[in-house]
Amino acid sequence: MTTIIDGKAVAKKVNAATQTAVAELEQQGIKPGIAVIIVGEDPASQIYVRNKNRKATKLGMHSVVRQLPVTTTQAELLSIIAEYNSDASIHGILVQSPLPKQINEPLITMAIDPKKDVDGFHPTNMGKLITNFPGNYPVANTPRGIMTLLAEYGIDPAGKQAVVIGRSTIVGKPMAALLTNANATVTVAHSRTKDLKALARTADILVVATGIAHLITGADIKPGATVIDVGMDRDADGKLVGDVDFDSAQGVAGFITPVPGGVGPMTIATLMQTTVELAKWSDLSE
Ligand SMILES: NC(=O)C1=CN([C@@H]2O[C@H](COP(=O)(O)OP(=O)(O)OC[C@H]3O[C@@H](n4cnc5c(N)ncnc54)[C@H](OP(=O)(O)O)[C@@H]3O)[C@@H](O)[C@H]2O)C=CC1
Ligand SMILES: Nc1nc(=O)c2c([nH]1)NC[C@@H]1CN(c3ccc(C(=O)N[C@@H](CCC(=O)O)C(=O)O)cc3)C=[N+]21
Ligand SMILES: [Mg+2]
Repeated sequence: MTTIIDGKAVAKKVNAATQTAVAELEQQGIKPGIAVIIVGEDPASQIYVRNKNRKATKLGMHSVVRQLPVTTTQAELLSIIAEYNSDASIHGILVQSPLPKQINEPLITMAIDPKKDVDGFHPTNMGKLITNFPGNYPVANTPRGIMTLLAEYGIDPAGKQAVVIGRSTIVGKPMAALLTNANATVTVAHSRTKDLKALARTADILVVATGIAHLITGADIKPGATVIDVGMDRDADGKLVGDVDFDSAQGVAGFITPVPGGVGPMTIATLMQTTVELAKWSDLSE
């Protein structure tokens, strides 16, 4: 029997807690604020940004969307980041990926104040994650949301074999760090990995984040394994599908996240959670 992990339901729970936290902060005169900067007109990005803005507003936060033309220069983007870095009404800054070619993405990531780095991509915050540093700092929302899903379904990574397919800054690397910190034995796979499918079959927890539709099928899954599908891909008919072939995986996996309705809603909910935390932490003296 395969349990379908209901990301929408867990996201609802997380959002309810966020709403409460926003109300508490209001008592202290703080309204959590997020600024999302989007360069160009990538259609998928437009959808995500709209979803984030809607959710933030609904939860009672201050939300700013800054749409910039695809021709924006590195210097212009840096000056807009500097503006939000010194804007006390903004606690979280997110620069939507992908960025046009003239923009140096790592340098943009570095320019965001680590205390306002709502994606958790700044090397300071990534470094803290890797070293399992104590204290408060933002962690990449997609992998963090996945850890929330695992906890909600009583899946403890400790002692388990985890395989993460994908090594991006946004998903694969922070996912591997979180699972390692949670005492899983983690293998990270990527496009140069040999015999990927045999490796996938060793996983008790399999996280797939490649952007390749239906890369993993039921035959590549250990019976009873937990399968987390991060992919947001289009099939031949333009339908939204994941990196895992859901139909063949069902009946083999113990737990599986659907696309849509799995990891995606958790990413947004966790982003809102992180924004509120940044607002809270900004008020703590250190
Ligand atoms: N649901 C959500 O909230 C989110 C969904 N996504 C989705 O997740 C997917 C991955 O996103 P992201 O991490 O940003 O993507 P990237 O393109 O940055 O990274 C993809 C990774 O997959 C690896 N890869 C590519 N092809 C293969 C292959 N054939 N076999 C094994 N590994 C392969 C790449 O290897 P190499 O490093 O060697 O190139 C790379 O490490 C996309 O579909 C994206 O849309 C992303 C973020 C959030
Ligand atoms: N700096 C930055 N941070 C990000 O976190 C970031 C980014 N750039 N660039 C793009 C990816 C992708 N991403 C998603 C967000 C929401 C859904 C989402 O809401 N998905 C829903 C609905 C999908 C739909 O219906 O289209 C679902 O899976 O059910 C998916 C993917 C965040 N990303
Ligand atoms: Mg999903």
